[in-house]
Amino acid sequence: MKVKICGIMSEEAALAASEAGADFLGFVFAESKRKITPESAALIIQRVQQNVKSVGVFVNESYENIIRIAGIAKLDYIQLHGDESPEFCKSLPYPVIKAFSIKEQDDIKQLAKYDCEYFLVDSPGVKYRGGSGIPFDWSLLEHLDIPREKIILAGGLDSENVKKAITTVKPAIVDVSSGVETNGVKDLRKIQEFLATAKIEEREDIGSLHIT
Ligand SMILES: O=C(O)c1ccccc1N[C@@H]1O[C@H](COP(=O)(O)O)[C@@H](O)[C@H]1O
Repeated sequence: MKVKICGIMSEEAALAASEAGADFLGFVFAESKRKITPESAALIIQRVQQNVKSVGVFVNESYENIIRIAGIAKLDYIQLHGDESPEFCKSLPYPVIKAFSIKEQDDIKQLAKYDCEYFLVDSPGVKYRGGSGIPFDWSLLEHLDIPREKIILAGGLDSENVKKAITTVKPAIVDVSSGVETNGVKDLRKIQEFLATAKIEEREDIGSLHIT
């Protein structure tokens, strides 16, 4: 199981996540309490191992700003968490993670209109477009007709519910922000705990445990 730790704002949290096995680190460049400048993100990204991919989170940002910020921070992936069109997603010269808010069955119909690297399914935002810390009803994804290798599950995950989330949804990647924070700040112990739990996956076929 691959893991994305989102809303990174410090080198300490980035290093703790990468040392504990995170595959992706997310940096929010949209309206959020976790907003970071491209310059600060660049300093953090150059300190983490190169095999950890950096993801920039944007909400309805202009093409020019995305390209400018991605260049400064040296982003590997662009996560679009707003109302971006399929054409806009295709136009970016980066692998795109398109986020979708899932509140009812019909919302999953949107995904088929997009051609992107990953589809991120999340709860509807509360104050901001994401990062609410609230899970959505995973059963709404039951009839989702997208290969599971392309699905990122987000929204209110933590070390208590991530195992159930993985078993129920079978995503390629799990994504967490609020669930590894204490009082709004990334908590290194929670990051380690989340990664340890998400990366132990029960193999139903042989009934044993293995690390992915
Ligand atoms: O994290 C934010 O503040 C944020 C703001 C605007 C758009 C997206 C944002 N975060 C994304 O939301 C998911 C879910 O977060 P949580 O685990 O429920 O707190 C997070 O992984 C980010 O990709």
